[in-house]
Amino acid sequence: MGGTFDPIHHGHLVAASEVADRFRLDEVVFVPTGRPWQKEGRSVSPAEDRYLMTVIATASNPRFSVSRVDVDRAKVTYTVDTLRDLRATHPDAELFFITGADALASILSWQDWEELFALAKFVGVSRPGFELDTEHLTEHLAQLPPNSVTLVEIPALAISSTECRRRASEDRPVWYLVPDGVVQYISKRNLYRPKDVARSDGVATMSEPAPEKKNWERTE
Ligand SMILES: Nc1ncnc2c1ncn2[C@@H]1O[C@H](COP(=O)(O)OP(=O)(O)OP(=O)(O)O)[C@@H](O)[C@H]1O
Ligand SMILES: O=C(O)c1ccc[n+]([C@@H]2O[C@H](COP(=O)([O-])O)[C@@H](O)[C@H]2O)c1
Repeated sequence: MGGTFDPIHHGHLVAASEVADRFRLDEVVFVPTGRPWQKEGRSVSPAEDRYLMTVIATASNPRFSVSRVDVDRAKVTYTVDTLRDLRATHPDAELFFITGADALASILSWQDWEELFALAKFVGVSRPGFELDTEHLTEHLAQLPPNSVTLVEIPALAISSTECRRRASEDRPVWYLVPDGVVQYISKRNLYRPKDVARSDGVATMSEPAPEKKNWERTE
């Protein structure tokens, strides 16, 4: 499953778990993007933070693992490269690429998209606001090779990384939207906060104010 995972949340984890169950997968490999080119206009957290949050979120599931292939590649992240690298490390595996219906709806804009379907089967999961039976998605998928994509209805979790970042930036809770360890990592690394906002738990994040000048101090 590829994603920017900024941060990883329970919508991602439920999608992976449901698809693993439906297709009897031995393993789900989470692949955080290195440089997600379609998100380049906005600020994305360092790849290492997104990678570590993904490791924390998946650690308790023996069938989940995390790959560094995209994080370690210097150039922008294209799924065609992700799949070629995973094919090289898993030569005998049947590969499935798990993605949300929203991402699937723009797959024709992906780099070398015609080559993707020889490398993996694609699984598109439902997501609140991006249902599977829309005319737009049906028309879009009709342009892909037959049987290259399977659509899967999953329990609807209206969670997005955007909303998690917004909450964290406003000092509102992200508990239960993301795994506990990810809440703690966000707090520890002070992710998503405007630089000059103080935390309600009393930990200072403001830059120190300039020391007050006493009128007996001379500057020259
Ligand atoms: N709540 C969800 N339910 C199902 N699929 C999801 C959900 N959230 C994300 N996905 C899918 O997971 C993949 C990775 O998503 P991504 O890391 O971009 O998260 P996001 O929540 O969409 O992020 P952002 O809000 O920053 O755009 C995408 O294919 C996306 O469609
Ligand atoms: O290959 C591409 O050109 C491409 C363009 C946009 C998104 N993707 C992949 O789609 C997955 C979800 O991406 P995102 O940006 O929604 O987090 C992730 O694995 C990306 O690398 C891939």
